[in-house]
Parts: sequence; structure tokens; C-alpha cells
Amino acid sequence: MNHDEGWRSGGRGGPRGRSQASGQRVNRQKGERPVTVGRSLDESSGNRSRGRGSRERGRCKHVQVYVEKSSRVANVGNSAQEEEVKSQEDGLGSSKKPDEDAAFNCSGDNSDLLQPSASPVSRECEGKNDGRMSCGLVNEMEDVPLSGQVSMSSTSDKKVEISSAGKSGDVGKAPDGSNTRLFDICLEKKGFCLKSSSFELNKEKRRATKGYASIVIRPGMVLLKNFLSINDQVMIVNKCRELGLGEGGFYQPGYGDGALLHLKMMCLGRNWDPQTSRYGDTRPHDGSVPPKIPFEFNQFVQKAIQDSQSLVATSSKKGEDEIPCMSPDICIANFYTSTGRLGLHKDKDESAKSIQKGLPVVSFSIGDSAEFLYGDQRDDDKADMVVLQSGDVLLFGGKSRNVFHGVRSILKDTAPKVLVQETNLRPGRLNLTFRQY
Ligand SMILES: O=C(O)CCC(=O)C(=O)O
Ligand SMILES: [Fe+2]
Repeated sequence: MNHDEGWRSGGRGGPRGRSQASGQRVNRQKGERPVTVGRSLDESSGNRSRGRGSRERGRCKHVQVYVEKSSRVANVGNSAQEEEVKSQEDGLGSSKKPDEDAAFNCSGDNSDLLQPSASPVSRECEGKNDGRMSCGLVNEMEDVPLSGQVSMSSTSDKKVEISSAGKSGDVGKAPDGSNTRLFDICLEKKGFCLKSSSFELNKEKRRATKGYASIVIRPGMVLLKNFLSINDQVMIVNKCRELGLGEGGFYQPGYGDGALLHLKMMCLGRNWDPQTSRYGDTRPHDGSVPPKIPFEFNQFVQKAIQDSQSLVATSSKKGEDEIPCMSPDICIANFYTSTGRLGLHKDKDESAKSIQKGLPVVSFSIGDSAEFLYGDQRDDDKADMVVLQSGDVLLFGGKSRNVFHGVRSILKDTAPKVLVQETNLRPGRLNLTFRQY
């Protein structure tokens, strides 16, 4: 992938400001009614985007809508566990657990793409060091630094052991400007908690048990609404937390000039370095080896691809909408706090073959909803927007492999309460994007 300047700018292209849209919809024309797509799309979580303007924008391009229901029933649990409401940020450490090797066979033969090789730097927006690149690069130093060596940390219901990663002496700044202080995607559990209302919990359970809806947003781009059950999401959060606190875990990438990305990042499988836009076997600033992609994550990816392929097979424009198979060997996990964002960019640092074949990027959204922009130009004002909610999976491959995309904003307080109660996930959004090099 090549996050290039989109990542640097964080999506704030100068004085345009943000034009927010509320409610769940896919593209729309100015003045058009929202395109509500099937059941899930009507069920936006309700408290999203409050207090924001709801100016409309975005042009409608292709909106093909298919609604499919799976028979999958999520067991969301009924424990009504306590929810923590503090918003303090913690820096902790943990141990890394080896995972099974991710190995999948796809009907399409992409095995030729499985060999790691150096990626040439590919910058889509090279040489545009205009105001956009440095403006809005607020240094979000919001994490509590590690003070000495902690041995155990308790969040969720689970004790997580501190590993050697991030021991005392880690002052939080790498020579390349990255903020290397350990970042825990979950909050520490404290005594004082608030319970969610049963109304909210029931609403979430209803949503979770209704299956999911599949939508072709544009040729090659498919949105699987509510694809991941709450239990799946809980598992993914717990796993990411565990990995994120160990070797190669979450950090805040920076650029040599002091600018920091507006998100925390962890790579699985292979490392992607935002400074060079290259993939590699180790992380340059600390030499750490990225954890493997957990086997279960890849299973979700395979299922998402298969379901998307079945969906487009029924489409009238089969060839156009096609999504090839993909065997992920890279997963980039991003955590956006409430102020996180990501500027428009193309994912271009995978191998030329992978991109040429249109192998999809598969993206999981967990936690707070996000305003996701996409379009054919690197221009926020011309981009279309879709709100990605917790449990949604988005694929962009085939004709959309080179789409510009980014995250305009995180919608506060929109994460499923059950998920937060079960995991203590901190306010914000966890995003995982899977790719094949
Ligand atoms: O957070 C998202 O939805 C997008 C992330 C992304 O574009 C990336 O990691 O390259
Ligand atoms: Fe991307």
C-alpha cells in the first residue's frame, strides 16, 4: 500500500473543513434522498454523528444494491457486563503468543505472489508537498508514557503479561520520529462502571441476529454490512490487544520531520513502513518482527471474499464487478482514537502483480463507526462517503483496486455497547486491512 501523503495529511486538505453526513447511506447526489440499503443500513446505531452538521455531499456513481441474509446468528452473550466510561489512555505491555500459520488455498492461483520481495517506492501523489502535507498534523501525544516496568496489567477480564517489548527505557520516541510508546487498544478496568441500557443492548442483539447485507458499492467494491458477529469482533479485539502489546505491536508512525500519523498502527505478517512506503520483514525503528496473522482472521477474510464473489456472480455486470481470490500475507491494523483520521490515498505498495490482478484489500471495521471516503480522485470534496460500522467488512479489488480512500472522521460513541463491555475497547475504531503482497 502507499499511504503516502494521504497518511501524512490525515485527510485535512486545507481550509475546506469537514462536511459531515449522518445516518447510514451509500453515495448520494446533492439534494438526493439517502440510499438506504436493506435492513442493516437502516439500523445505524442512532447516536452517531450527533452535534455535527449534516451537510450533504458526494456524488452518486454506481449504487447496485443486493441484500442477502445469512443464517448466521450471533450469540452476543447476556452478561450485561460493566462498561467503563473513563477515557484515560494507558501505556502497557504484554506477551506475544505465536499463532498458527495462515495458509489458504484460493481457487485462483496467486501463489506466484506469495514470495516476499522488495517493493519499489510507489508514490501516487509525489512531489505535492503543499500545505496539505504538514497542516493538520497535530501531534496527538495522548498516551500515558510507560513509567518503568510494569509486570501485569488488567483490562477486560484478562490478565496480560508484559513482555520485553516496551520495557523501561522506552522513552517513546524512535530516531525516525515515531512514537513507540506501547499502546493498549483496551482501557484498564476500574471499579466504577456504567451499565448500558437494556434498550441499547437489545437493539444491538437484534442487529447481530439478523444476518448481514451485501452491497456492491461500485464495480469491485463490496460492503458486507454486519458481517462480523459481536463474538467475532470480541475475539478480534482481544487478539489484537494481545498482539498489539507485544513485539511489533501498536505504535504511532511518524515522519522524520516530527509529524505523526493520526492513528496507531501494527503490522501482521509483514511490516509496512510509512516512511519508505515499503514492505519488509522487520520494523526499521526497532527491528521487531511482525506477529503472524492469526489463522481465524484469515478465515473471515476467505469467507468475505467468497460471499462477495457469490454476490457479484448474481450481478448483471458480472465481469465488471469481479473480485479475484486473495490469500493475505499482510494485515495492517490501525487504531483511530476519536480524533483519528486518514487522508485519501491508494494502496499501492503491494507487488505490481497483486495490484494488476486486482487482488482485493479486505477491511474489517470494529468499534466506533467511521466516515469512509472513496473516489477516483484524491479530493475529499469529490469523494463519496459511506459510514462503516462495527462488524462491517469492505472489499475493494478488481476495478476498484486503485480507488482513493481514507477516513474522514470517527463517530464518537457509536461502538456496540456489548463489544465495549466485553472487551473494554477504548473509544475509537480498530481497522484491519488484509492484503496479498
Ligand atoms: O481505516 C480504514 O478504513 C482504511 C485503512 C486504510 O486505508 C489502510 O490501512 O490503508
Ligand atoms: Fe488504504
